[in-house]
Amino acid sequence: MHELNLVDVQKRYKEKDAVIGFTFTFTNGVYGLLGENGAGKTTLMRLICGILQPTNGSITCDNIRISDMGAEYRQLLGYLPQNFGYYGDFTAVRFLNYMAALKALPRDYAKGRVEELLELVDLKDVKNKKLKTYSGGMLQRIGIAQALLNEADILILDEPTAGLDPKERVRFRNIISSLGKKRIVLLSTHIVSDIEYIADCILMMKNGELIRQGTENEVIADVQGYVWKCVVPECEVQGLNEKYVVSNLRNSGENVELRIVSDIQPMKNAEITEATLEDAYLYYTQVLGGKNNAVV
Ligand SMILES: Nc1ncnc2c1ncn2[C@@H]1O[C@H](COP(=O)(O)OP(=O)(O)OP(=O)(O)O)[C@@H](O)[C@H]1O
Repeated sequence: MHELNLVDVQKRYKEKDAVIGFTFTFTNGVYGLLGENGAGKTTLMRLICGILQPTNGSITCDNIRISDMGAEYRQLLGYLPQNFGYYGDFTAVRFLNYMAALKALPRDYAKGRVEELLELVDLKDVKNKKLKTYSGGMLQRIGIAQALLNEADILILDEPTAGLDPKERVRFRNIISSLGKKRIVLLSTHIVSDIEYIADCILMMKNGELIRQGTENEVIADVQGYVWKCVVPECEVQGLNEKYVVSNLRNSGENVELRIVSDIQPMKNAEITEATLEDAYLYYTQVLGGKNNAVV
C-alpha cells in the first residue's frame, strides 16, 4: 500500500493560481474530487501524475518526491485524462495492446492482462469491434482499462463519468468500488451523484483550494439543519431563487415545493429536512461566501 502525500501544493499559471495550498494524504480507497468547472481539479490531477510541476509545495509517494522517482513512479500510475483520444479504427483488443506497448509492458504479459481487463470492464464480447462503434460508456470503460494496464496502484480518472447513461453509471460505480479496495483511486467530477456511495472520501475544491474533505456522512452532517423545504406560490419562486440557493424545486398543484440550502430559515413556514451530499456541495460552493442569506 502506498501513501501519496501533498503538502501545501500550489500551481500558478502566469497570473492564475489554479491550485492553492493543497495539503492531503491519500492511502488506498476511492476519493471523489468535486468542484465546478475551473475549480482546479484537472490541474491537481496533472500535478499528481507528474505532468505538471508544482510552483510550490511537495508531492511525495512513500516519502520520496515523485519528481525524483521518475519511471518508478510512472509504473505505479494509471491515468485517464479528460479528453482521452481513441483510435476509432482500432478494435478494443488492438487498442489496449497498442497502449500496453506504449507503456513498455512485456508482450506476453500484456496479452493476458488485456484479456483480464476486458473481462473486468465487461467488454469481452465486443473486444473485436472497432472503437468507433462503441457508445460513450463503452469508451470510458476502455479508458479505465488502459489506465489499469500496468496494475496501477494509483489510479487517476479525470471526469470519467462524463456522458454516461444511468445504466452505465451503475456499472461504472461497481467497477470503481472494487478497484478502490487495493489502490488509491482519485476521480473528479462536478456531478455529485457520480461519487455518492462509492467515494470513501469526498474532496471539495473551489477556486483552487480544498475547502472540505471527509466521508460522505461527515460532509452531510455539516449541513444538517441548513436544508429547508417550503411550499410557495409560483410567483414567489423567482425572488427566492435570486436570494437563496435552491437545490431543487417541484410543482405541487398550484404551488411549488422548494428545497433551499441556507444557514438561516428562509421563510416562516420553511421546515428543516434531511440533507444530502448535493446539498452539502451547494452549501460549500455557493452558500458560504456566495448568495446573501439575509433574513427575509
Ligand atoms: N495552461 C493553463 N494556462 C493558464 N490557465 C490555466 C491553464 N490550465 C488551466 N488554467 C486555469 O486554471 C483554473 C483551473 O483549471 P482546471 O482545468 O484545473 O479546472 P477544473 O476544475 O479541472 O475544470 P474543468 O472541469 O473545466 O476541467 C481555471 O481557471 C483555468 O482557466
